[in-house]
Amino acid sequence: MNSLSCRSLTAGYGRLVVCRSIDLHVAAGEFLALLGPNGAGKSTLLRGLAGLSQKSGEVVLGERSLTGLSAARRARAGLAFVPESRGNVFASMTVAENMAIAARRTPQRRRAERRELTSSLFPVLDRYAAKPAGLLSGGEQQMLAISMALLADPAAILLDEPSQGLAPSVLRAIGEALTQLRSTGITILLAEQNTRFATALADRVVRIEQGHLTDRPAEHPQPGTAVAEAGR
Ligand SMILES: Nc1ncnc2c1ncn2[C@@H]1O[C@H](COP(=O)(O)OP(=O)(O)OP(=O)(O)O)[C@@H](O)[C@H]1O
Repeated sequence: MNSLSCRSLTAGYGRLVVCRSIDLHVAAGEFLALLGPNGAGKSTLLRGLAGLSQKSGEVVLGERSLTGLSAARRARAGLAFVPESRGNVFASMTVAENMAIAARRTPQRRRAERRELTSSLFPVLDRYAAKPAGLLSGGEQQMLAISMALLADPAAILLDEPSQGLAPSVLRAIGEALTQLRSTGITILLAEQNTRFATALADRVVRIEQGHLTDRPAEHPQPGTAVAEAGR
C-alpha cells in the first residue's frame, strides 16, 4: 500500500479544462470517497490521476512521481483504475481468461494470494469461470472489472461509481466486498454520486463541485456501519 496524492492537478479534454488546480492526498491504506453531483468532475479527476486526462500538475504514488507517465505505465507502477462505464472486460473471453490476462504481470506466489482475495470478495465469479464475460450481468461485469484491477496487485485503486445502475442486492454485495477490501490495507479512492453508499464505506469524504474540491461538510457515519442499509 502507498499514499496517493496530486498537487495543482488540472485535468480535462482537448481545450476543455474540467478540474483546475486540485490538491488531494489519500494516505496509505486510507479509503477516501470523492462525492459530487452529475458533471462535477469526479470521473475527470480520477482519469487525471490515472493518466487519461491530466493536463498539468503532479501525481505521486508513494515515493514515486507518476507525472508524465502514460496510463499503462501508471497501472504498472501500481495505480489501478476501474472506469465508470460497463464493458471494462474482454467480452468474448471467459471470466477465467479475463482474470489470467489481468494477473499476467503479477509474480506467481502473489498471484495465488490475489486470486484467493478476489474469490473471497466475489465468490459468484468462481461459478462463472468458463462463461464469456460478455454474458455476465452488469453487476457481475463490475465485480469482474474490480477483480481484474486487484489481480494486477496494485498499491492503490481508483473506483469510478461502481454503484451506478446496480440493483440493491448487487449494490449490497459490492459494498460488502469494498468493506472487506478496505481491511486489506489497500489505498482506495472511490468516486460516487451515491452519498449514502460511499459514506457508509469510507474513512473520509471530500466533495467536488464544478471541478473544485469544496470544504462543505458531508454526512459521515462510522465506517462500515451502514453498508447493508446503503444497499437497500
Ligand atoms: N471525453 C470527454 N470529452 C469532453 N468533455 C467531457 C468528456 N468527459 C466528460 N466531459 C465533461 O466534463 C465535465 C465533467 O464530467 P465528469 O464525467 O468528470 O463528471 P462526473 O462528476 O464524473 O459526473 P457523472 O457522475 O455524471 O459521471 C462534464 O461537463 C462533461 O460533459
